[in-house]
Amino acid sequence: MTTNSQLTVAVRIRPLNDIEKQRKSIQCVHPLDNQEEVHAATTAPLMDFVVAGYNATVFAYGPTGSGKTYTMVGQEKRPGLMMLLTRDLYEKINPHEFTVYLSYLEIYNEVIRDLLNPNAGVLDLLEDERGNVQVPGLSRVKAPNTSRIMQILQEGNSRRTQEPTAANKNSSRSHALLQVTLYKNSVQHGKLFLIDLAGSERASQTQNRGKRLKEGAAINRSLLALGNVINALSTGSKGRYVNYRDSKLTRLLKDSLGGNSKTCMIAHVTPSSFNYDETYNTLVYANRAKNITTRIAQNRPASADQQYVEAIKEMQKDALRKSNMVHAVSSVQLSSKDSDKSSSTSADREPLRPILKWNNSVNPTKNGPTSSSNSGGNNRFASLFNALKGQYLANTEKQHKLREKLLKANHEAYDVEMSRMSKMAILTAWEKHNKEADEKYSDVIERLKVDVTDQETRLAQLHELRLKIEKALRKGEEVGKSLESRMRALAKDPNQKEVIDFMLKMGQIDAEKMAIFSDSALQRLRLRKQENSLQKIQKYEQIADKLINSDDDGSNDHEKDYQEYRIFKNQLNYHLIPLRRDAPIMSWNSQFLARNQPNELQNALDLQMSNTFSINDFQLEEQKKKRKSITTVHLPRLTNTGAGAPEVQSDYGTDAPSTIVKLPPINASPV
Ligand SMILES: Nc1ncnc2c1ncn2[C@@H]1O[C@H](COP(=O)(O)OP(=O)(O)OP(=O)(O)O)[C@@H](O)[C@H]1O
Repeated sequence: MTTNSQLTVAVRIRPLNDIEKQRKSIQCVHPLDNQEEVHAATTAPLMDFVVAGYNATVFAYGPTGSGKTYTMVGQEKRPGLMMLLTRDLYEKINPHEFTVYLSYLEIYNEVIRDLLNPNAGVLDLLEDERGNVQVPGLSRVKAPNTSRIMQILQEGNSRRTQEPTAANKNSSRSHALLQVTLYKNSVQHGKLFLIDLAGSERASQTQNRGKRLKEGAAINRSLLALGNVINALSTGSKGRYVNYRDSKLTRLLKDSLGGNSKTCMIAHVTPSSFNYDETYNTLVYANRAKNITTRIAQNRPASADQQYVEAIKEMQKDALRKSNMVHAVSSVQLSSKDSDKSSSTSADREPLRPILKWNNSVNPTKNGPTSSSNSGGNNRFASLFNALKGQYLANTEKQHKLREKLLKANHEAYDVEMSRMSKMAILTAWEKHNKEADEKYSDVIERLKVDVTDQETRLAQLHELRLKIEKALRKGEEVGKSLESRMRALAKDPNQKEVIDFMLKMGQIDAEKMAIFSDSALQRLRLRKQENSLQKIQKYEQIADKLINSDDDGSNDHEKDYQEYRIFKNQLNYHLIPLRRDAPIMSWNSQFLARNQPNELQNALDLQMSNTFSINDFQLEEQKKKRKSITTVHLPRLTNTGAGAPEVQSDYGTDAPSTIVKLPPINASPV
């Protein structure tokens, strides 16, 4: 069911603080409602939505020092909404029916970091073909009870970037996003986003300098993008253009503001007359946000897994019917046949024990499940089947996590390798053109060499990790196959067989989806590097145009432009490098899949193509032919690290040298 939902907006006013009181600030804003009542009417009802299978978002908005972190994160003795709402949610669900996972990230200076896994490095943000925003590699942690939730949140918060500023002695310098996801039958059911935004600040008022000033600029920039999105959405006019792409924050909030989420904004203001302007602006945005309407839909209609649920129900009914028969008709007979008399009557209450006993005495592959002559045997088949099914699903989940790890390692390896190749190209060209005499660049060259060595070490580690993950995946596949054949030997009716096929398909689809996702993540990374190069080249063209169109009267006015032009021209070779590399990349996940399940990969790639571009059959055939020539990039490539490294087989990594004056010039023509 899809319904329209208006954004809920609440305003929280913190008390005047000591500094404001000392400075004789006047309280110019007064609350009308009790804070608890506001919570009961705004954020509290969201939990029922999430349990019912919808997405919900709460975000705290407002200037620096107005109390956003106090509301969302809170303090040890006064936990904030992240803790309170997650706890509420936990109290509303049946823990045997649902599994709760937490993910926690921060966006600091436009860089995404995992607050629950500090080793994850810089994370990327990707959109799938349906526009769903994902952060590949973001860890998710099981939250089985409230004390574990508290512990996870404390760990995450301790890693968050906070610094003292003149406006707030514990100012959050990043946006923090906690994602609480509810899973039912291993399928995502509902999602709650809890967001503590960094506060907007006026440079004049915070007196920030250097790093703080740069952080402030990044914070303001992303909040400006958020303000623009709120403005565009609040007009409500059809066909309006909403630019989510201006910042990572707005891309991540896309669904919360303009998509499928029941959303509540808590605007924060201080009561102090010193912050009159910020308070006014915040209230203007809050007022606009009230007009935003989202369209909410249940994530998983009940019909989605109906086939599975019905098959399981049938099996349960069948097992129950047979077990009742056993008790009513032949309990004595059963116990006399059973070697362990003391436990025979508890067989149906504790399914695992009889399974193990039965397993020791009967070999299903030799006799076949139907060869058992009594209905107690049938019941045991059903119990064993269910136990094996549980093991199979747990194994599928484990395989999924391994594939996620492989994707993350591959992503990092690609980034590091591209950066390393780029640096190698610079070093090789430098040596070839014998520039040692130019002392000016010796520091840069030394630093590049150290970077390359560090990157090689990291690549070797990632290579090891890849081998380990692939080994574990192969083992998981063997376990899956053995469980499958045992289940097939036990499956007595079509429902059970259907359940096996269904579970098998689920595992295959997961592997295929992950391979496609991983391929496209790498393609996007490559495209980003190319975009970066294009920008540099455009800049070069602009400077050239400027010089061409200028009236050079011989004065020094143009010297700076000439200097900049010369530097760009010298470095044009570097910037052309990524543009020469446009072969599609096959990820480690795809390579693994191709080695293990060639047919499935073929189907997965076909699916990817038909989803990405809507093409006709003829075009699809053409693309299949073309795909035969896809280059498989085997990463990491640890060869060619010496002087004989290829000169221009390179690309820019995210940390490749970008400051124009730092790079040594290469005057050789592009190869
Ligand atoms: N409702 C409140 N009652 C009492 N104290 C509060 C309240 N709200 C905030 N404070 C106090 O005000 C100070 C600033 O609050 P907080 O750090 O939450 O602001 P913020 O909006 O998150 O700032 P920033 O954007 O710089 O991170 C803290 O010392 C906090 O304890």
